[in-house]
Amino acid sequence: MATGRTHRPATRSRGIPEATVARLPLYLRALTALSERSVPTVSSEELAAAAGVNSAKLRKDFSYLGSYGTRGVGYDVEYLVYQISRELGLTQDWPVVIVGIGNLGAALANYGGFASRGFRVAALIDADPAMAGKPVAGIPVQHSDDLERIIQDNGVSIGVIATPAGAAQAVCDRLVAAGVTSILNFAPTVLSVPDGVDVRKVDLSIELQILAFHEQRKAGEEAAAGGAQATAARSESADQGPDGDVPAVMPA
Ligand SMILES: NC(=O)c1ccc[n+]([C@@H]2O[C@H](COP(=O)([O-])OP(=O)(O)OC[C@H]3O[C@@H](n4cnc5c(N)ncnc54)[C@H](O)[C@@H]3O)[C@@H](O)[C@H]2O)c1
Repeated sequence: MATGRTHRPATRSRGIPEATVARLPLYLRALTALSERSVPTVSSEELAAAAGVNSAKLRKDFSYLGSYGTRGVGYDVEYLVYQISRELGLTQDWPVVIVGIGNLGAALANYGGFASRGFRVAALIDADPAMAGKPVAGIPVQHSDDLERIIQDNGVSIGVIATPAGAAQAVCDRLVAAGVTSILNFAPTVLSVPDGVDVRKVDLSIELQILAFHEQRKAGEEAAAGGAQATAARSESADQGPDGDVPAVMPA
């Protein structure tokens, strides 16, 4: 779902291309589902289909991890889950803060998928004094005046911004100054960050706009195909005379 780019070179220091890193979570999600069903091994084709990736690309990606699978057997599911988790840094616990506990921030706080993937929501922060102390997903909301202390007390390096767009840059600056080096931004604005800080942007409306583009193109193609069929039918009926009963598409 993340649509932004990280401020990183195309290849990470350990030689894994950024495009491969971006696909690792897709493999991990598919592998986790297989693991939950106690499936012991999986072929590259099956896993590629489950992850929505081309199988040659998958094999290339796994070669960067030093994982080649066994011919005729495939990949060991549990081992691959471990390898990818380790590569993504998910074998350690990542405390995360969410800033802006409105509709979206509260939904994110309530999302169980973070904890199951190694991300612990350490604190919820909002600027509204009326929210201070109120629990959301069992965690009391803290006032943004205390943002720096909260980041430091919890050793937080990942911050999630779910404030209105107008507040996001100032929140981002404070998070970075307090020591946060990775930001997941849901606010519809481009954030400026210093070197060494990664920003990923999530924007569902951009995803919908891309789908709208494809829908429009499909509709255009259907209309063009319909027009071509109508033209073909017209020319066939002209060939057959006024009461021609031959179907427009002849069997081969
Ligand atoms: N990325 C997406 O796909 C997506 C989807 C929905 C909403 N959004 C965006 O997420 C943001 C939040 O949306 P929402 O519907 O939850 O809004 P909301 O108005 O319900 O919540 C915003 C919260 O941010 C708090 N806030 C404002 N300024 C702050 C500051 N300086 N520090 C800390 N907290 C602050 C407010 O008190 C409020 O509780 C908006 O920018 C919205 O456009 C993005």
